[in-house]
Amino acid sequence: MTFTFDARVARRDFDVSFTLEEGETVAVLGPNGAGKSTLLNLISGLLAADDGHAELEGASLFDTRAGTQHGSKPPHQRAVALLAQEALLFPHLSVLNNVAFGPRSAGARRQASHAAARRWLAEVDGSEFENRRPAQLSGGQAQRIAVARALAAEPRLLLLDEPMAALDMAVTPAIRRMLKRVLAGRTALIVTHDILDAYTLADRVLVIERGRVVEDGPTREVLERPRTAFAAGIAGLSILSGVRTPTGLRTDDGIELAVSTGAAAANATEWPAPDAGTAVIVAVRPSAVTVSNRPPAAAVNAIEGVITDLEQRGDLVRVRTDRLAADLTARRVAELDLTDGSRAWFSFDPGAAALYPATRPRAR
Ligand SMILES: Nc1ncnc2c1ncn2[C@@H]1O[C@H](COP(=O)(O)OP(=O)(O)OP(=O)(O)O)[C@@H](O)[C@H]1O
Repeated sequence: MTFTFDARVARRDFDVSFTLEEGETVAVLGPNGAGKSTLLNLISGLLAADDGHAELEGASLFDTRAGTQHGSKPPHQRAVALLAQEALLFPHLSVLNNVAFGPRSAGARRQASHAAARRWLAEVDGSEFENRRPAQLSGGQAQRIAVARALAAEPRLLLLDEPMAALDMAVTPAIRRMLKRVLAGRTALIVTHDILDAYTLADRVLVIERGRVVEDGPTREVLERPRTAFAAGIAGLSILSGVRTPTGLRTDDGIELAVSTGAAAANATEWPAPDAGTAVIVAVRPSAVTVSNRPPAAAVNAIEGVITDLEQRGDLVRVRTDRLAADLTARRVAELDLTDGSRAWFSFDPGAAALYPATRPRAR
C-alpha cells in the first residue's frame, strides 16, 4: 500500500479511511459540503485531524496515536502536492522560475532546477511560455504551468482539487488530455464533479457523503452499478432498491419488476445473478424509459410517478420523478402535457435494466 489514510474531525462530522495503491489515480466525488476539501486539507497538512493517522510510502504524515514525537509533519515535508482550481502561480516570477521553485527549494542549483523546469514544461506543452509572467497567460495556460510546478517538486502523491472547474469549457478537453498523460502511473487523488474526468483519469472512484465514504470501487463499477443516489445521479441513472425475486425484484415500496439477467440482456451483470431474497438494486437509463398518460397495456414494468423536474438537455428533455427519469423529445413532453407535479406512467423493458447486489463485492 502506497498511501494509508484514516482520520476524524468531529466539528466537521468527518470520518474517512481508505488506501491507495502505487500509481493509482482515484477520483473523489461527492455533493457540496461532503468533506472533499476537508480530505485534501488533512492530507496536505492544512488541517489537523482530531484523531487518526496517514502514511505515504512508509513515512508518517500525521499520527495521533504516536504521541508528540511522531506528530504532524509540516506541509512542505509531506511529499504531497496540491493543485487548486486556480493556478495560484507566483505573480512576480517568470513561468520558468515558477516551475523551478520546487527543485530550488529542495536544494537544486539554478542550472539543474531550470533543466528540470524545462522538462516539466515540455511535459505539459508549456515550453513556449517559459519567459512569460503569470499575468500574460490564459486560464488554461496558467493551469498547465501549475501542473508542471506541482510535478517539478516530485511529489509522491498529487492532489487535484477540481483542476478544470475554473477553466473555459473550450480548453478543458486539452487540459484533460494533458492530465491523462501526466497522471498515468502516478499516485493521485482528483476531486471532481465531472463524470468524464472520472472515466478519463481515474482507475477508481470514492464517493463521499456527509463526511463518510459511501462508495469505493473501480470507476466503471461505481458509475455503471451505483449503490447511492449521488453516484446514480452523477452517472445519469435511475436506481431502485428492493429484494431479488425469481423474475427480477420487488422494490422497497412493493412494486414487482421483471429484469432479464441472462447473457442476452442489454446490461447483463458480470457476476452470477443474485439469489432470490438478497437485497438488490436495479439501474435504468433515462433513454430506455417510455412515458405515457395511462398504464401501458403491454408493458411489464410500469411505475406511476409524480414529475418533480423537467430539464432541457440538448434536443431532449429529462423528465424526473422521485423514482424513474426519462429522456423525451420536447414534442412528446408537450403531447403528454407533462409539467411539474403532474402524474404519468414510466415503463421500461426487462432487458434494458441492470440488476446487481446492493452491497459491492470488496475490490481488494
Ligand atoms: N473552515 C471551516 N470551518 C468549519 N467547518 C467547515 C469549514 N470548512 C468546511 N466546513 C464544514 O465541513 C464539512 C465539509 O466541508 P468541505 O468543504 O470539506 O466539503 P466539500 O465536499 O469540499 O464541499 P464543496 O464541494 O462544496 O467544495 C461541511 O459541513 C462544511 O460546512
